[in-house]
Amino acid sequence: MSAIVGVVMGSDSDWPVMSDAVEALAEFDVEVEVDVVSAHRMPQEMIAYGEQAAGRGLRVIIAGAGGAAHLPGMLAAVTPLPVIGVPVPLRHLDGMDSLLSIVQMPSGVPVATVSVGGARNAGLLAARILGAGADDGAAQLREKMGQFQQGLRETAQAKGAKLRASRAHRTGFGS
Ligand SMILES: Nc1c(C(=O)O)ncn1[C@@H]1O[C@H](COP(=O)(O)O)[C@@H](O)[C@H]1O
Repeated sequence: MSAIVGVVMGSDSDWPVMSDAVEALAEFDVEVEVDVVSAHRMPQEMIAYGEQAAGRGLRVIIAGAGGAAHLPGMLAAVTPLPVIGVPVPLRHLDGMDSLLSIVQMPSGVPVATVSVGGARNAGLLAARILGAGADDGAAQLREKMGQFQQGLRETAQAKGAKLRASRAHRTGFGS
């Protein structure tokens, strides 16, 4: 099967963050492709990637970058596909710079921005976008997402039960 999600990043130094998106999509058996595409350093290739993405069969693009992170917005400018932007934190400014670069898009060119370093949520959001379709594959993804959400619920319930139990065992002053 060919890739339906493109996970791209401004540099291979973003991979430790961006690999979380790939892992999340693997949990949903979604085929991805991974590459380095930089708006600043390889603008012609970046434009070609965005322009050709839909025609090559991609349905969602996840783009991560740090610092002056123009990659997600520039890809959104040249593709009709949904683009999810991941602000990658660098050594200075804690990712606030990339967050603001990605999220503050002008009207007409949307980028769905996740939290700083939130590549896992980017992968999960891509799975939800694919799962919103009307075909059988989308229905299967929705089913899997429901199971995933049930797992989250059970984990949260177990945390509550553990906390309540630890409180119940306390005795004496301050309990
Ligand atoms: N923000 C961008 C873009 C872009 O937006 O086109 N291209 C590279 N970068 C970012 O530069 C940082 C440092 O890159 P290097 O580690 O290669 O020096 C990375 O976080 C990358 O995403």
